[in-house]
Amino acid sequence: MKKYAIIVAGGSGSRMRSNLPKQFIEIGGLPVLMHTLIRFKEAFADINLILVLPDNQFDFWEELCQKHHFTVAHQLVKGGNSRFQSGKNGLSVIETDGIVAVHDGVRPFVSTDIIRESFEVAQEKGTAVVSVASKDSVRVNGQAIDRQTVRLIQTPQTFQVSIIKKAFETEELSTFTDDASVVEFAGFEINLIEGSYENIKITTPEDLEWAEIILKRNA
Ligand SMILES: Nc1ccn([C@@H]2O[C@H](COP(=O)(O)OP(=O)(O)OP(=O)(O)O)[C@@H](O)[C@H]2O)c(=O)n1
Ligand SMILES: C[C@](O)(CO)[C@H](O)COP(=O)(O)O
Repeated sequence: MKKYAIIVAGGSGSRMRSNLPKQFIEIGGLPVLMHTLIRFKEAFADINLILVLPDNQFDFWEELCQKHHFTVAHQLVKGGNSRFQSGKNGLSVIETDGIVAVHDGVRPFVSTDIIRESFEVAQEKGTAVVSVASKDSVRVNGQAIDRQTVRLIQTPQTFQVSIIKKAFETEELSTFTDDASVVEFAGFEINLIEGSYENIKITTPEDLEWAEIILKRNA
């Protein structure tokens, strides 16, 4: 089975309000994105890594790789104007069947166990999407709902290549907030697997402080 991971890092990171794109900010002395790529390489030595970045960041990324002696092999692909377009660009370079995980470049603390489980479940059932329970009470349009019915969705979101490629033939909809929503729209069942509260998405400035704490805890 061929294994791929599309690491999407083509966004603008507006909520981080940082001049340096958030995927390049160093935590524990290494850019966020390198931590993420390393996790996937540790999960599977033979994985094919596809890194989606805005093309005007390619040169800077190469400089960072040299500076940090970063030698994890990966293919660079140009980002799009939305997460959907970035994912689609990443998929376009995959030419064989197999299993592909799509993962936010800014979720550097995904565990190798979760990555491996997502590949196993996707191989068996076609799809595997990482999620956690809500620790908070939840209201929808002001109405309290049973939080046992709520799952907070993370990445990786892992699929048989043929399934996700078929799903991405659709036009983009504003309801597509992740790859699972695209695949579900195409009629495929989404299998949720257990994620981790450590698998944070670095989105706003305080997430960088959490990131340093998580790194120290895991050291
Ligand atoms: N056009 C886009 C938009 C988002 N992403 C990626 O999707 C992941 C999750 O998105 P998010 O954290 O929201 O990143 P941004 O869209 O960059 O952030 P913001 O919404 O704050 O601008 C990130 O790794 C981001 O780089 C992408 O590859 N291409
Ligand atoms: C894909 C995702 O991380 C799952 O929780 C999330 O939907 C990304 O959303 P964002 O608005 O692009 O951060």
